[in-house]
Amino acid sequence: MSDKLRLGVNIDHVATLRNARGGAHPDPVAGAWAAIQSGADGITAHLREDRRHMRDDDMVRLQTLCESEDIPLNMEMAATSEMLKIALDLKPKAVCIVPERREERTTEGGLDVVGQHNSVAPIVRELTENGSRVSLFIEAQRTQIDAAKSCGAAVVELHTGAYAHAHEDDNIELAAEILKTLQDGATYAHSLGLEVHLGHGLTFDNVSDIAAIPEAVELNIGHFIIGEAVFMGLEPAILEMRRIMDAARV
Ligand SMILES: CC(=O)[C@@H](O)[C@H](O)COP(=O)(O)O
Ligand SMILES: NCC(=O)COP(=O)(O)O
Repeated sequence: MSDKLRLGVNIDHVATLRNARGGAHPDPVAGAWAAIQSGADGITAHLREDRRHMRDDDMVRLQTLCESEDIPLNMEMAATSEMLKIALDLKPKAVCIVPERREERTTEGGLDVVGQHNSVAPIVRELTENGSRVSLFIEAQRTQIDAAKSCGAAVVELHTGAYAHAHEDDNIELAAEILKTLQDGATYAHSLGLEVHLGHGLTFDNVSDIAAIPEAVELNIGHFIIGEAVFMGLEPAILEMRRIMDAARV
């Protein structure tokens, strides 16, 4: 089991709150700073094509902050030429390529690397040559994991959304079934030399079994932490997530 399981805090939804009024508060970069002071091992931010939350100038300020704090910025982006140019200019430590549909409320599934291999592989190559560590956000399926490897990605982030939904619906049997798929996917990806991350929909209640996956190196968690921060504060929310993750690894 890898020693320390990294927590990447996704600060997208600080920007959602800011954009609700069209002003500058709360500033997602200030949120990232607070998350870093609270022990976040990395900051994740999704620059969506529709800029519903994070905006271009946020990403520039975020990269400056992360560089000054020596904390990796993990930029999530769709596999488009627009986002590729932004990421090449920004030079974040990490980039995670995710699927995106304008009409979706949130990320609904993993990137179809098998079907989009010819468009994804050149983007992976350019970003890697530019110095970013590239991750592909995929379902825990061997075909997608193989395709990610063949694209030259260093990391796969396994989509935990279906697991989270099953948990939310108290469908314990289905949650256990999906967890097994995630566990098997993590083991397979690791056997191919891929670094294994997991994320989407993780909460205090459902994170333990994901954190206990031995090959997991990083969890990216955002919406729940920011939501909890409304009630208990950002630092306590991050510290509690950290505590649960660490307790699952003993
Ligand atoms: C890729 C992923 O699972 C999350 O980063 C998610 O995309 C956060 O952004 P949204 O909440 O806008 O989907
Ligand atoms: N890639 C997952 C992520 O960054 C955060 O997802 P969520 O916790 O906001 O669902």
